[in-house]
Amino acid sequence: MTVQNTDAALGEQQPLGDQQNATAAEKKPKNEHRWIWFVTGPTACGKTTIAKALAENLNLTYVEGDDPTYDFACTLTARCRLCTFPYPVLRRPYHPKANVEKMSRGEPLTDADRAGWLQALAEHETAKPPTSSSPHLVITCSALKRHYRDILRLGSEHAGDLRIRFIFLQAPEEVLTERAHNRKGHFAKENLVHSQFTILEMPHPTKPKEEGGEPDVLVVDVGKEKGVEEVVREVVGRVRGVMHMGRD
Ligand SMILES: Nc1ncnc2c1ncn2[C@@H]1O[C@H](COP(=O)(O)OP(=O)(O)O)[C@@H](O)[C@H]1O
Ligand SMILES: O=C(O)[C@H](O)[C@@H](O)[C@H](O)[C@H](O)COP(=O)(O)O
Repeated sequence: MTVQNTDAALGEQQPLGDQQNATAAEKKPKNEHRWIWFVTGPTACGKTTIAKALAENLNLTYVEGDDPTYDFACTLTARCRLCTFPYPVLRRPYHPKANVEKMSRGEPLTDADRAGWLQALAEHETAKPPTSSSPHLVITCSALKRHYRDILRLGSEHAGDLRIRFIFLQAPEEVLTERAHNRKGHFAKENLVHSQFTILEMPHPTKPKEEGGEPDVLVVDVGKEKGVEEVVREVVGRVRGVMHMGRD
């Protein structure tokens, strides 16, 4: 399958969990869809850099998935069980302070540490950003394991107009160790990189689903020979293509 064909399939597929029977929401005109792009991969792969550029280029709303102070205008009608603030404005810590402190010490998070963070991200997929911002989101989130990505896919089961897609930024461990080493002023240092590769479950978009394939993931090479500008150009082009195909 060529890159173009893979991306075509990415744009046209039904949301996961709802592929057999299209609901009324599924039959809505495609231009009513909201898109959520998760920019994923191990620490220092370029999630923040690429997600910000993608948001800027395509006028999407940028959300830092690790940001413990992100404000979100929530349009859900029921109180979210994880929220401590009343609607309509939520101040939600995605990664609790304890997680950030742990990672700052170079200690890998456990599944249990990540559970609340992933759940919060999944629940907030259905919250619309303020009307002054684009309803389409770009969210950074490492999403290292298949199970984590599956949690993030759940949002589309609760809001049929959502199209949730992933961009996985792929580079060898030694490249990311070097980028983490050179990065200044970030809590995640190079001593976190190896543990992230140890648990990483690489998505395989071209494998059939019954063999564990994840066709809603766009894999982008961000290795040594690919500079930021080149990666941004590729990501913007492919995302624009998928959103356009999904809107026809
Ligand atoms: N394609 C790239 N080539 C070279 N350096 C990059 C590239 N993408 C990101 N960087 C740099 O690598 C570091 C990590 O990027 P960052 O966006 O903070 O990653 P993440 O959010 O995944 O941890 C930053 O210093 C950034 O400027
Ligand atoms: O699941 C995790 O272990 C974290 O989410 C981790 O993957 C993330 O990478 C850190 O929060 C560092 O932040 P950056 O990814 O922005 O470096």
